[in-house]
Amino acid sequence: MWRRSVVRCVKVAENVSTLRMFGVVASTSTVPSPCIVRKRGADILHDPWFNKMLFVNCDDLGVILRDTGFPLTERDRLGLRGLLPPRVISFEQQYERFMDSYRSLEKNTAGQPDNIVALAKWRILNRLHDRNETLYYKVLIDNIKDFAPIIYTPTVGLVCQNYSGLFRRPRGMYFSAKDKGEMMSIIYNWPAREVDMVVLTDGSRILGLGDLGVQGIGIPIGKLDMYVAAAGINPQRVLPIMLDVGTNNEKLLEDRLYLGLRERRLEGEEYISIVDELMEALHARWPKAIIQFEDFQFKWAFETLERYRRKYCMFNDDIQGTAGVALAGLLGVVRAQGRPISDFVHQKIVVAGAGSAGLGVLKMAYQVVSRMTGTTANPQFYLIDKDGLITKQRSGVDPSAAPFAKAVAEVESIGLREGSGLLDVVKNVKPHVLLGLSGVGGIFNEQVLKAMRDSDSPKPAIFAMSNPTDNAECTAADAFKHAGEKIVFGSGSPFQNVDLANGKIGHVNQANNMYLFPGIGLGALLSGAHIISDGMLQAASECLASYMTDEEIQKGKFYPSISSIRSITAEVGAAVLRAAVTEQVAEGKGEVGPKELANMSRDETVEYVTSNMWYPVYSPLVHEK
Ligand SMILES: NC(=O)C1=CN([C@@H]2O[C@H](COP(=O)(O)OP(=O)(O)OC[C@H]3O[C@@H](n4cnc5c(N)ncnc54)[C@H](O)[C@@H]3O)[C@@H](O)[C@H]2O)C=CC1
Ligand SMILES: CC(=O)C(=O)O
Ligand SMILES: [Mg+2]
Repeated sequence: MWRRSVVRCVKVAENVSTLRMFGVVASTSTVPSPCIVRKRGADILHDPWFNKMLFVNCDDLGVILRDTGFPLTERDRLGLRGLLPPRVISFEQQYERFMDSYRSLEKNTAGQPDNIVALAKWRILNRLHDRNETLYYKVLIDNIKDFAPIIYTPTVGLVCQNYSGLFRRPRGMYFSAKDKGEMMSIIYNWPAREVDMVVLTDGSRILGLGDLGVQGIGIPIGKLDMYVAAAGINPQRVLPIMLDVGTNNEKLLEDRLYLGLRERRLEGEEYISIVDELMEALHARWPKAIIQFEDFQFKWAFETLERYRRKYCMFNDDIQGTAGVALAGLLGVVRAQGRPISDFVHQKIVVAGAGSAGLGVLKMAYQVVSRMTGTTANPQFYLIDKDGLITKQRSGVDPSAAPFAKAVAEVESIGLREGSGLLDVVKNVKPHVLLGLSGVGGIFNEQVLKAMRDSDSPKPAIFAMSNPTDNAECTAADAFKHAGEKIVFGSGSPFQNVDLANGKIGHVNQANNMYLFPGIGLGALLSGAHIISDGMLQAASECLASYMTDEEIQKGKFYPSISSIRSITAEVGAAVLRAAVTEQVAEGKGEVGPKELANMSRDETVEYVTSNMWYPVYSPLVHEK
């Protein structure tokens, strides 16, 4: 029965693995499942989902590679005979040929400015992405440590900034203020019947780069690439969306080449009614899809989260994903100090940045302290924004920041006041943790870092989490140089480990929400949850926090290497799924209902999640009308 309902290869693979788990399919076949296509002939060659040609036209290298991976029998089946040169090479050979060309590019561009090299690397990968998705994802997954900095932060920021110039072909869907009233029909223009994951942005706060309008589409694309690489979401079932409601970026408004609406952003009711309409359209066509809000400016981030989180299966990555990753790091810091986790309640934490990300972190940290103490907590959290330390004396504090505004008497008792600057706060508080989510590069300057030497912690923690690299609050090298070798360090974008010149290495953690959002999305998807609850998010964070061994923690390693992102994502996905079951929001997916999910042990859940991850192989293509 299930075979006849198959639409695409994913579905086959998914059903096989699911049914196998429950004993419906007996044997484990090594033959890739067939992939049903509704196209024939040249149309297949032009479709990156099914194309098996390697075509690398690399201007930066001056070479053109062309190879075809369509076997002869398949050429017969699909009407490809005569449309291709005769030689057939394997997927593995194509992979090697691409990697050779990539390595040549690296060699040929050595010594050129970093931005030029980064964009050249992005272009060669992007061309492969546009032509042959299977090979692209094989290359990405197998080299995620090297390629994440290109398809994700920091290079994705550069790509967004230069998007109008780099634009060759659209990817994802674009909705604009002009589409009001028509989104319900426009959504049906998307060619895939099934969508599992949507990442949506309005481009208003792209990394720490501000309002980039329509150019922000690079972020949902990069995030979804991470979904495929880390969570094994099938690339045919992901959908990046740009909601273009204008831009307030003066440079873009004046730029004749800008591809978005050259008008100011919609505000108030006009804005929210457009987001409402898009959410309704998405839910109508794909009621089970998970929707991730990404890089929305502060004034809409919390509001949209509150508006939709009980109605749709959605989350805000900057608020909730970041919070979970940061919290896992903060708990790691306590372990690194050799203290029990319960000591978290005594940690002094200074957060620079009172926006979506900073407040998300404090909110989650506050919940943990409250749970640990069993009371309404008054933790030692100090919040700083562009106007300095936030106290109850501040007028016009945003409601989401208000719970973290310090009592004036409390800060005066340690020589601080409303609006005290970062340096004074660090000097007087002597925090265990200094955490930056301000988007402002370099604010953890030499003086601030030197002040961290007087921290009350034996292992002061510095997290410069803003992206991309130039917006990090400090570099890794400066942190170890000025704050000393005892520190533990994390950054949002990758830095090299630091050679401390005494045989020791200063370890750099990449404190980035990429360690959680793929698992949150995958766990929610497989659970069939109708919402993403606090319990599911908390489970994700706890899973990440407990992933590292004590030995690793002692070495200052709080997050796994990105090379093992698939295994951590499987664990996180399973933790999220189990929490959804416990909280009775799981409705199951496909043949696996909530009862079956509830009967799985922890290990079986991890196995179930892992077996549902897509991995790129050339499936035999079978034509069906
Ligand atoms: N590593 C990660 O996983 C993540 C990193 N981020 C990064 O965090 C940064 C901020 O993101 P959002 O909170 O969404 O932005 P936001 O715009 O909502 O908030 C920025 C906050 O920083 C404050 N600020 C500005 N200048 C400051 C200064 N000199 N000192 C202290 N605070 C200052 C602002 O007043 C505001 O409260 C971005 O660079 C983003 O890339 C965001 C999400 C995840
Ligand atoms: C990592 C991320 O989501 C950000 O910088 O906005
Ligand atoms: Mg973000």
